[in-house]
Amino acid sequence: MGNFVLDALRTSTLSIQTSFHEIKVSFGSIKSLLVPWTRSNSNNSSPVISKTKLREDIKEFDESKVGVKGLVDAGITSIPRIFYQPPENLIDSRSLTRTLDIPVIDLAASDRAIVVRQVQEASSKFGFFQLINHGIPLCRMDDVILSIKAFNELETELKSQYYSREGNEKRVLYYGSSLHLNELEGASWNDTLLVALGPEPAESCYVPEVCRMAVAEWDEEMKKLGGALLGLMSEGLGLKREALEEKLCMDARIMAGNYYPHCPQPDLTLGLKSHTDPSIFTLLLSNHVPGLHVKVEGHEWANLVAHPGALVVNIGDVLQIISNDKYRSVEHRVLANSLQEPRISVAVFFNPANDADTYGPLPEITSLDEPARYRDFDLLELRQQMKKEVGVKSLINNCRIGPNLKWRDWNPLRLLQSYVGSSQN
Ligand SMILES: O=C(O)CCC(=O)C(=O)O
Ligand SMILES: [Fe+2]
Repeated sequence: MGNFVLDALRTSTLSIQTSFHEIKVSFGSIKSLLVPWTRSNSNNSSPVISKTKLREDIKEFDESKVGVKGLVDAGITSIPRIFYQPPENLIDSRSLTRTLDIPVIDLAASDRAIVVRQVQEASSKFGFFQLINHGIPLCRMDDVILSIKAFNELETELKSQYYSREGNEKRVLYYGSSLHLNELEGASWNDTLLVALGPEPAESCYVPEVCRMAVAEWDEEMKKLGGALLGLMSEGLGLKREALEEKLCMDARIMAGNYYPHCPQPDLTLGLKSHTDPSIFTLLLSNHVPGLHVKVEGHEWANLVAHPGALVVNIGDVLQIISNDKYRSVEHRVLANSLQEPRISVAVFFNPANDADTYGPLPEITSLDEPARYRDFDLLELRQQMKKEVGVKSLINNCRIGPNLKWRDWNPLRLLQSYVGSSQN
């Protein structure tokens, strides 16, 4: 075993026993991991560290299965270099004081036409909005947050039995540290538990017992609310209520339980790197610890603070494509948590599930005047995209019709459908 985890942990001896292996950690100097690199001097120099060493450190951290929570528990006061973000990813202090007011949509409002219009406006202008009076009892929300907290705060040896960045043999579950861990340009300061909720839900024995019940109950709520929301989004595009549901079949839901423990050097890293969700849309619940940062109007970052009890909705890349840019997926990230209390969030990603189908701008909303801006993609391509590291608008950029699109990517059927659609209007 190399020295990275050994180096990162400083003061006493930690012995972590798992059913897989034993990690004995005794402590050496962390000096070699630390470089004088703060926000104030981050513009001119980044630490010099070889890619090979970074790879070794990433591997060693991964194999230790302790997650960032394990590093914090061991009392580190400096973050290991694998978490250093390149200067362009670091937080500009002005953005810390900027707050974004996203639309608040009351789902109990009696006039459906007004709610449809609000959803349509919010989805096209902001890509983010929050739902109140959504019908989910507060105790359910508390339960799922507390259960994700309880899982992450299990004894390391118990929790690390679930550690798998590949998913288990049924590929239904992932628990690991930082989705970006394999990237060389800076891992994120969080641990994540991913659970497949559909179409074939994770076999319950694979879901940690401490959160099994709460996750199953949360999924029941998500199915109802997600279906209702998709109906509103459908009508917002001028389609019948069921149109998006019929096309997309939202059975392929995935839940991410994100845990952002205290970070001793929040200026140097991020809780979650900037990305757009490659989903249809995402329903996000979080505890009261702030951290969600959203890119406003494509350039400035601002804090998104949700109302207590509200659920945040964000449009994903799939819906931006399907709606031919009428709805927008917006870049977001999470700041590294400077507070002692952990930030906890539960994101449910609604993904398309019709295996045999292809997806692209809906013919009903394209025409000769508004031709399809994207080529079609299928679920294989979407899954490959999701398996890659999380990126900003990756699917959107891959599918956008532009100078780089090769002729074989054009779908003549779609062009024909656009034409027929427009001549019928
Ligand atoms: O933790 C959050 O607030 C955001 C999480 C997120 O963006 C994600 O899981 O895709
Ligand atoms: Fe996200």
